[in-house]
Amino acid sequence: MLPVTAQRINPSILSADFVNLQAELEAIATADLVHVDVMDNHFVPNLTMGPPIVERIQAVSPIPLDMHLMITDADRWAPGYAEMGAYSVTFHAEATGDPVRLARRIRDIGARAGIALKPGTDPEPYLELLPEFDQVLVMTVEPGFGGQSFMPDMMPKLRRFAEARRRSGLDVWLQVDGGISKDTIGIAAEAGADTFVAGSAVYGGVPEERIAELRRAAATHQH
Ligand SMILES: O=C(CO)C(O)[C@H](O)COP(=O)(O)O
Repeated sequence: MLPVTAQRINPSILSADFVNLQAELEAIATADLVHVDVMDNHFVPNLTMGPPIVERIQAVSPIPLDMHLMITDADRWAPGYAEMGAYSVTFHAEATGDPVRLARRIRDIGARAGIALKPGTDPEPYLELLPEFDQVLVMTVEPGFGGQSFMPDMMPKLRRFAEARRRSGLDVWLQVDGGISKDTIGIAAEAGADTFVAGSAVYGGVPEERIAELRRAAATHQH
């Protein structure tokens, strides 16, 4: 069971030392979820991991898995991560012809269903679909690599989802990913984000201290 917090910090293991993954997972035990980036070198120009490695992460991680699938064939692969026991499975809007159908499959298996939008994707078609999702991921960099700069021009998109959530009365998590640090997290929190993915900001120092620092910075800018 996740601790009930208004805001969540989800470290991205893309910035971890993959040779020492178990220790790197234990180092972020004070975070809410571990963000796991699956990339296929088609949807994004980078390649990370697939089911066999994620299965091992699921087995040893002290905190639940927040899967982010940056893959073209989301319909084929997403349900498998839910079956593995991931807490949430987020696929890209640009990677499926039927996001509602896929979200329902993920939910039926028992995971939270998330939809992610690249920076160039129009939020409009998804605003009315909020009841179909447990979380929305607004990318604040072009997906593919850690260590990029936060895009403040994504805040209007985030605000639109925050407004749609307010209207709906639903507890849909609004997640941001890319360039989140103690200096940028407040901007995203003010725009309505409640779930923050951070790779380099967490693993670039002592993870436990960095997580606490991000929590403090987010809390002072709560929506
Ligand atoms: O999805 C991602 C990139 O596509 C990431 O989760 C990325 O690891 C974030 O890293 P950083 O916090 O260093 O920007």
